[in-house]
Amino acid sequence: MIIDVKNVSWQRDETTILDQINWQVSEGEHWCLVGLNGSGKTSLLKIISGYTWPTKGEVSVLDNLYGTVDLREVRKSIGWVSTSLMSQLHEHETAFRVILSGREATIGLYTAPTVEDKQQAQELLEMFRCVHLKNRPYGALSQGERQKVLIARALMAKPRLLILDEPCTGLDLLSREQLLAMIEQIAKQPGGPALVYVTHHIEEILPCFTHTLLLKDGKVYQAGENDQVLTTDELSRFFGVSVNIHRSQGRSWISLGEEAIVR
Ligand SMILES: Nc1ncnc2c1ncn2[C@@H]1O[C@H](COP(=O)(O)OP(=O)(O)OP(=O)(O)O)[C@@H](O)[C@H]1O
Repeated sequence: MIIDVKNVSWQRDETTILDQINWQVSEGEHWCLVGLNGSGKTSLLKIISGYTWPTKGEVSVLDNLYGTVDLREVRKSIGWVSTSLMSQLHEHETAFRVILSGREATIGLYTAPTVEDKQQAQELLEMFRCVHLKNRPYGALSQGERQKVLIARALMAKPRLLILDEPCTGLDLLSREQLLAMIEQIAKQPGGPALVYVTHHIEEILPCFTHTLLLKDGKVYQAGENDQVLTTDELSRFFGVSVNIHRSQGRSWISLGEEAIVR
């Protein structure tokens, strides 16, 4: 089992932020996590990565039951790419060195990379068609290029679980599609990590994602296979507004229902 969250609740200052969450991710599945702002997505991911301890419930990741294992060891198998990570990295470092730093998940490179490390980083650059970015300072990269480099950096540690936290934020249409194509490639790679993809946008849910969890007000609103979850009825109830779902290219495209459009 990749993720096994049982009856997890998290309270802060008498407010229940996560309420009896149950979520199981099995080997071979790739999940999307969808929720409105403040629904508890980041809080749940922090619990899964062992940075926050739940008030109640049981968490097991990659068959490691939290509370019985060294979390630092478990975290080595979990990659997490987020915008907060993006702002922590050193702008003057080259893209190549940023990718190499993923080996030990450090901000900056503190030990000399081995020949194998360099080869792996080069392969990642090639796989994601980013070789031309190799020697550019990270600070000079576009938002889309930075995201690609960050994902390549996370893959350096060969994680078994990779969390992609709203990677398409701030990307134009073409950059978004290029990044999504890269994510699809990771999902299809034999022996690659299980993906958890966080988004506000239904149309970013690629065909390679098998399941979706809808989180609302700290509760699991719905979780299951995409065919069951990404329906007009389910999503209209979830967003609290009438929406239409149109399927094309294996993806679901959402628009507001006629009666919901504010004119
Ligand atoms: N350390 C904390 N102390 C108190 N409240 C917190 C803490 N962390 C998160 N919250 C609150 O919990 C709620 C859920 O926050 P969280 O960041 O998990 O939501 P989110 O779904 O990731 O939102 P977004 O999509 O905006 O990133 C918010 O109301 C937030 O203010």
